[in-house]
Amino acid sequence: SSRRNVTVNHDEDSLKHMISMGGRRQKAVDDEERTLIVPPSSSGGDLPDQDASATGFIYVLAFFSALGGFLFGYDTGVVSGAMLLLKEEMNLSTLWQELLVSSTVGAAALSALSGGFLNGWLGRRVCILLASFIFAVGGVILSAAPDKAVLLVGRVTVGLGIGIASMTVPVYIAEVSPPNRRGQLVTINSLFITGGQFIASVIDGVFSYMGRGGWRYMLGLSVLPAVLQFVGFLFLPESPRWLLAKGRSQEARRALSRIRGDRGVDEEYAAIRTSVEKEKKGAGGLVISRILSHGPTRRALIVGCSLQMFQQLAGINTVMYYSATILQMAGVRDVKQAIWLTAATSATNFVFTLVGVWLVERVGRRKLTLGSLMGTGLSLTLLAVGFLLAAQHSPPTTLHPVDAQNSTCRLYRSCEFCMLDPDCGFCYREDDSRVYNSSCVPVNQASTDNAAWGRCSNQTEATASPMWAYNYCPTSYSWVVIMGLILYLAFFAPGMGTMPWTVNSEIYPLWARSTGNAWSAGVNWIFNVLVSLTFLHVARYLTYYGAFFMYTGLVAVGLLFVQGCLPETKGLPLEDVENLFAGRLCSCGSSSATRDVHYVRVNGRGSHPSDSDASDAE
Ligand SMILES: O[C@H]1[C@H](O)[C@@H](O)[C@H](O)[C@@H](O)[C@H]1O
Repeated sequence: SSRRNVTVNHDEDSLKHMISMGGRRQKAVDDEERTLIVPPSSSGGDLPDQDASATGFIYVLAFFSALGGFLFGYDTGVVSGAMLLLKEEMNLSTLWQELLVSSTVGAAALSALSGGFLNGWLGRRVCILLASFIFAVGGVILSAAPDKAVLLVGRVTVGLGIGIASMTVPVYIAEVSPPNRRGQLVTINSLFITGGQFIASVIDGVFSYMGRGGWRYMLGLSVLPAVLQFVGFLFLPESPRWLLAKGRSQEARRALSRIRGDRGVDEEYAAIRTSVEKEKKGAGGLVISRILSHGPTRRALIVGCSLQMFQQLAGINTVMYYSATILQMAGVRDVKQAIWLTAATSATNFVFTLVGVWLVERVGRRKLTLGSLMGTGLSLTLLAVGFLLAAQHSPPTTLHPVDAQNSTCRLYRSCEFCMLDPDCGFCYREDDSRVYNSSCVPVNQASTDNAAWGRCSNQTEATASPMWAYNYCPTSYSWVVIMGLILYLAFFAPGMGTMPWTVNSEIYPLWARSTGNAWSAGVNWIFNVLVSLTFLHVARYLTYYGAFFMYTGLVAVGLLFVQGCLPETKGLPLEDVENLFAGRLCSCGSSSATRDVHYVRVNGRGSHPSDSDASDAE
């Protein structure tokens, strides 16, 4: 308790000085001063007390902003269930199905990239209003769509909303948050993303019983949170940092007082103002070229974009989009059951994101990311081993029916090879989990639920008819795969699922912030498309276990990168974060001084955040 109550008469300068000192000397100082430094907690592991109304308001801000994350999650998640109904009703080819899924992600990539410019020009608040408006329009188009072309227009529209929201929301939350809560508040946005994916899977489950037209509700319900966010943001303030950068100082001051409640804001306001003025002098030219020609921001951008790239390369969206296939492999045959188990998968993702929100201010960004990557790598290995065992014990084909079309299917000797060919499926009978009378036959091009001809061409619920497996094989190693899947989500969600967004919101100076976030979010979406679109092809060439071993390898590279290059940003005012990138790229693994700086209480209060940077994209 003595530690808790010490009031240190440090001013901000001595804090900055401490932060910027490097090497062993700093370590010695750190050790000596550790008793004087108050950890970011007022009682054990809790966060410091603050003016209650200000704390309440900041959560209201975070909630309405994070609705953008919810819509991001909802619209990327809902489509898989909607597709099951749509493909029947609109007779969609595989190409159209892929188009309807990927067009959203592709549009998100483009709009995230242009979001940087919009953010600098219009401000964070207007961009969030714009995103929610686009979401609402997209939802209306989707729910009323008379044909697949209009559906495509709707999917592209919501993609445009997702892109802007995905880069603006973390920036806005980071800019309005006090430094000691910033990580947690930004991570709430990630919680809303996985929450949106979870709710989407539940809605998919519920409306799948409705049959015809159910997809209209699935896709259209996103209008509700979009309208809620739009109306909410009409009453919420703009980011004071952006206002100051635009020279609207009166408004900036008013916004800051509103956000901080009764607390005096003079010090914080002055600090932002000074830094804005300082930065204005060096302004001019395209922001991205300024970022690239300025060492610290260039290094921050490399770290930010790489984190987003590794997030996607770890394969999260193959797991999210193909979990139904993975679960089928594990023996789940019934479509309804598969839908509900998919909901269980996204629930796991959601629950473990909550763990991330809880941990981020306690263990810090760096440790959380490192731990998450290690666990993710191990669970991917387990998944791969599960698929490997399944492949090695894959049932052979015992029947080789004469094929009038002379397809390659009948040449495959086991289910494993048959399944990896997208033109073929496995038709078999089973008793006591023993597979017999099995054959590999062409799939019906109009619906993968049936074979093109023969015993499996007319699948009914009747138990007498043989079983049809497309994209998977019957196996008794499903439990290994399911365990791998659950562990994967449990490790991925709290760190790799959240930290790339959180870290990006805080590593750039103000003038580079919206552009930096636009580029890193763009990288995220581009790799999302790449990984999810190539999964089935990769699986075909490398097999399933090969694909998962490949993701393991990519995670290992990511681990080395994070170990060497990701500095700790926990508790630092936004202006001090830039100092972390002053040194060589990837030297942070060795300089512990900059990683472990705790938040110092100034005169018994939390010290004030400030920002050393200025005007945004002009
Ligand atoms: O942070 C999110 C989250 O992990 C989601 O589950 C995933 O689908 C997204 O691609 C990712 O950006």
